[in-house]
Amino acid sequence: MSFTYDFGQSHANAAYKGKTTVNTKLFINGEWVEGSGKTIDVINPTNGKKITEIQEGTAADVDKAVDAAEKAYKTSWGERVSPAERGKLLIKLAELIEANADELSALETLDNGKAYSIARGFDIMEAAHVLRYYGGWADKDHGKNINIGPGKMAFTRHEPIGVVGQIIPWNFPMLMFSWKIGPALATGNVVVLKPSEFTPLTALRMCDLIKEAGFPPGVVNIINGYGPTVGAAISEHPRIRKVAFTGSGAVGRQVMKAAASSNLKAVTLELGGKSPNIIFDDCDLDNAVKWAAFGIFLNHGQACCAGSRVFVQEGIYDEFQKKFLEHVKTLKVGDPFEADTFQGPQISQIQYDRIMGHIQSGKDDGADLLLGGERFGHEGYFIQPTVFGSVKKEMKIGHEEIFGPVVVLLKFKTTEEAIEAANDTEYGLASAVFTKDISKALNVASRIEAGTLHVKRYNFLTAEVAFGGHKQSGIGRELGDEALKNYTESKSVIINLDGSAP
Ligand SMILES: NC(=O)C1=CN([C@@H]2O[C@H](COP(=O)(O)OP(=O)(O)OC[C@H]3O[C@@H](n4cnc5c(N)ncnc54)[C@H](O)[C@@H]3O)[C@@H](O)[C@H]2O)C=CC1
Ligand code: BAL
Repeated sequence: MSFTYDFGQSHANAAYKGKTTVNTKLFINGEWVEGSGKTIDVINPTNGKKITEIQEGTAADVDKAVDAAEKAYKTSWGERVSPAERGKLLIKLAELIEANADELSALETLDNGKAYSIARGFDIMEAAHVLRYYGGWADKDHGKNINIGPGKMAFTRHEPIGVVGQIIPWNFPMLMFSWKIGPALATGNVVVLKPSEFTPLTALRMCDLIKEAGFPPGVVNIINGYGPTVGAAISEHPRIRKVAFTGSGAVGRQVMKAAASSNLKAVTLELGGKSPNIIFDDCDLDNAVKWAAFGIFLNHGQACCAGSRVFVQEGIYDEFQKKFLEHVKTLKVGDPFEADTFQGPQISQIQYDRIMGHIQSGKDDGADLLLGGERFGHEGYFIQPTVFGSVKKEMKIGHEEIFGPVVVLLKFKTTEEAIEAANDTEYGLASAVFTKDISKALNVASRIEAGTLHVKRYNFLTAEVAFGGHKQSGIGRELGDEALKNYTESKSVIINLDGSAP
């Protein structure tokens, strides 16, 4: 079961005019295998029509994948292969992504609705960057020697955990795939991964490239399916020793409970945000306006790190608001295959309805609707870029994650007031500060409760820099060398050098 899509024929404006063929079965032990017999429709968010259907996996398929992964771990991966060899394969996979970047970008755009120019310029190339980066780490994750005195020595080894489960969302399908498999494979683990049921296509296409790169069968296994079945089976599996999850806080809690009540597997969670972007009177206003818009409207607001609360100091508030609205009106919404489109559709009817519900609550609560607030166009799940002013924290749009193209502007007087308001949330993922005063920026940096603070920019996600949340935005860090810790067990080896008796 596979499907072929001809971009040249279906999208006159597509930069990529070729075809793609995606196998829509499950990928276990390096082979395409049948699922339960049931299928999941994959919907094009640009028009709401079915693109294709994929096979639905079950808990029994997760079992089969774990069997295959365990076998691979014991025979052809883990500590049976040199770290340098693991690194070589990851770098080969990065090269294959780059060689197929146009096709993968077009597929991501079709499945997710994100602008092709952004998929090509960021998502796909950054996924390759992440895999190359972790390929480089594979033979550099060293333990250490510890001096414990004469006649003895001690050292630590960083060993792989074994079979790891990974559950990813739909907002950055290829990127989240790379964030998950990169550090796991570099450190010698084997993977059972569930893509989002909304955006499975690039993960499935990646299976061909994983085979082509030369990874042994069973090292990466991909099980399509729904959260409460396949996702839950991964979280509660007794032979999966670690689970990494990205998605909603509600499901993150379920994953953690399942991990605790099964085999106490290690858990990392990358959850939501309501991130503050603090803009001081002394900033470069035009730059701040552009970065603030990029901070919220990138990926149609479907980013956990989106700068969705923009705090503007009172001296420039009116001018900022005027320039911000003018700039947002220039961001093109529409067909994601058009070269100059910035914002495409939301991922699904469910997300569209959720976001429109938030917008309605903002209107009902008396916030000033300054821009947008309605459907864009006549088909698909497009929403106009929406800006609310005069928002109070107590309003639902002032404190709940919206995960859509909706931003709230809030006025502040003093630095203290801005920091207090910015931290007045259970989230703590990202943040930003715009000021020309470096001391002020560093003061804010040290006091903001968030995993990332940008100074004079927004949304910088790169392989080298750790990413993750304080408070209820998550547990653990992805990216950078910090992610390697998620996938290794440290073993202390203590040696009696002279063999003396106790
Ligand atoms: N942190 C992030 O990057 C993301 C955050 N979200 C947040 O979540 C909200 C809802 O979006 P959803 O698609 O419903 O997110 P979700 O949390 O339901 O889905 C994320 C992943 O978890 C899986 N999943 C669902 N139920 C599960 C379960 N019981 N056990 C294990 N896995 C399960 C899904 O199949 C998907 O692969 C969004 O509005 C947004 O606020 C959503 C996607 C990504
Ligand atoms: N989930 C990782 C990147 C983001 O959504 O902002």
